[in-house]
Amino acid sequence: MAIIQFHKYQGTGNDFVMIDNCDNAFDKDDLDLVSKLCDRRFGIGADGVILIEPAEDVDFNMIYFNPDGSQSLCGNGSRCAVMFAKHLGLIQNETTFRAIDGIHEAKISGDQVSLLMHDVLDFEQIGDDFLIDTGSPHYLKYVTSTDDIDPLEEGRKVRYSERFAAEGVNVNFLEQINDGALKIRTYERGVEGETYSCGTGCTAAALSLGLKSSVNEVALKAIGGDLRVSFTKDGETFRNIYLIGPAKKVFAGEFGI
Ligand SMILES: N[C@H](CCC[C@H](N)C(=O)O)C(=O)O
Repeated sequence: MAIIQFHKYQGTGNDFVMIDNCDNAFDKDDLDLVSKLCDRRFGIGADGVILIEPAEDVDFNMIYFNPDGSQSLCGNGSRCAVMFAKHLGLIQNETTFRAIDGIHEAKISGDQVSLLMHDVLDFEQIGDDFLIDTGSPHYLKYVTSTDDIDPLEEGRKVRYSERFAAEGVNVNFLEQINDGALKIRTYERGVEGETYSCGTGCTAAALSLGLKSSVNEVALKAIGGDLRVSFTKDGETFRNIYLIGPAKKVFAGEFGI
């Protein structure tokens, strides 16, 4: 039996199996293994698997897998990857690393990780809803109360609609609390269920509020905890977008395959 050494991290309840793959021992084509690691009954249990790999031109590369094996940018996962890279001794409190959408900078302060997201240059308005790609595609719908909706049922309607069935989309339900704060619940593509928070979703939600008002910093209240997003709005372009929140180690272990 082969043994996989892993760490479990979570960022506001969005949780990940983290693997130091610097020896390239993990078979990236074994998507059944990815699903098994994420399985909350027969595996470790997580919203995704993250591999940390060496890089020539940055501190490290991170590869994110959804439980279904698909890959995308994961905001909370990136923040956890930065904290894990520090644990591995690859970085101190500042880093430049590569994710699926390119190179990112990040900074650690205590248990908080501030992640610089890529500029967002376009968006789509669909009725009162928004479609914004922050490294992963997000559909955003403002509702009266996020407590009164069923993100699974309502999220599936959008995610499996004719327009999004093939590529998928993450679906976020937003309740405005005040000028600079939103409650958010997210149905995540690739998890095909609600997660306790979604970093790229919180980022998209904050930008949608920036389109509706003059705020440039938004507090996001997710089930799993609070995140902050700050940005500079230049016309309808967003730059200097930071996703800020906690990233914590839960435990380390071994998984036999
Ligand atoms: N499931 C998402 C990627 C992970 C997003 C979320 N966990 C985050 O923190 O950004 C997708 O396939 O687009």
